[in-house]
Amino acid sequence: MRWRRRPEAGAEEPAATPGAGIDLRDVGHEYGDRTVLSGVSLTLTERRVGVIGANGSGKSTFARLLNGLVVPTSGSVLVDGLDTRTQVRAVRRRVGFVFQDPDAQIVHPTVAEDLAFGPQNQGVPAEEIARRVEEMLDRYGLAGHRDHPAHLLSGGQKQLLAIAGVLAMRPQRIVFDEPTTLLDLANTRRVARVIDELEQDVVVVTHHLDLLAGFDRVLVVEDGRVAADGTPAETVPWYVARMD
Ligand SMILES: Nc1ncnc2c1ncn2[C@@H]1O[C@H](COP(=O)(O)OP(=O)(O)OP(=O)(O)O)[C@@H](O)[C@H]1O
Repeated sequence: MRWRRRPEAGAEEPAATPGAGIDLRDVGHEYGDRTVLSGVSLTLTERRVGVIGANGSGKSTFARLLNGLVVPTSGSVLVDGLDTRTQVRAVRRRVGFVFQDPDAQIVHPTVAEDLAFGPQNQGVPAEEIARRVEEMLDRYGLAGHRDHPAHLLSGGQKQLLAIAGVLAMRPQRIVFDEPTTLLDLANTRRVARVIDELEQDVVVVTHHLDLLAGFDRVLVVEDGRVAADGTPAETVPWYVARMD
């Protein structure tokens, strides 16, 4: 399958402000008549941001707002000055997204084809795509599986493939939505290490609180609001105490 490029509202690639971060301005979101986020105003500039909170508190919705997968019903989200409502294509080039379930992300039959898919969509030249695919296969121990059906990989390998597929598009930031929830302990640790070693800025939504050691900032989402915002040392014990 090939995607045809659709011109965005506003047409030309808009001018960004590199380094401005992700700016949420009085953001609210509703599904039908149900409010799942409201009054969220904050700017993310840190290298590593964690997002925690109870089931149904609005974390996934928050994560999806950051690269335009979800558009806010009120307020706005700007990524390096680019509005996710009107400049989604440019936003997605900057912010990659890794889903909880890698099967939601793997679209091509073989591992190598899947890795090539994102950069192909971006119009990256074939030689450069081949180089990136090799790099990702090597880096994530998938070289032996290059021509294997992606759906036959183990759960841990699939999650690595999903991460590698996003990295092949060279985003500056990556949002992870519960990337270890479906993994066993060994693969959870492996994916945690992979996230830890990334040079990109990351936002990680997780119920695995130990993933957040060493993070710069952790947000606690509660009933659609950011109820706490600080270092892991400040917010994680606060959250754990709230759960007691
Ligand atoms: N597409 C949708 N349509 C309608 N309601 C939705 C949709 N997506 C999420 N919701 C509802 O919005 C609320 C917040 O969901 P969200 O997935 O953002 O929470 P979460 O904190 O990520 O939860 P979890 O930890 O269980 O993944 C939930 O009540 C959920 O049922």
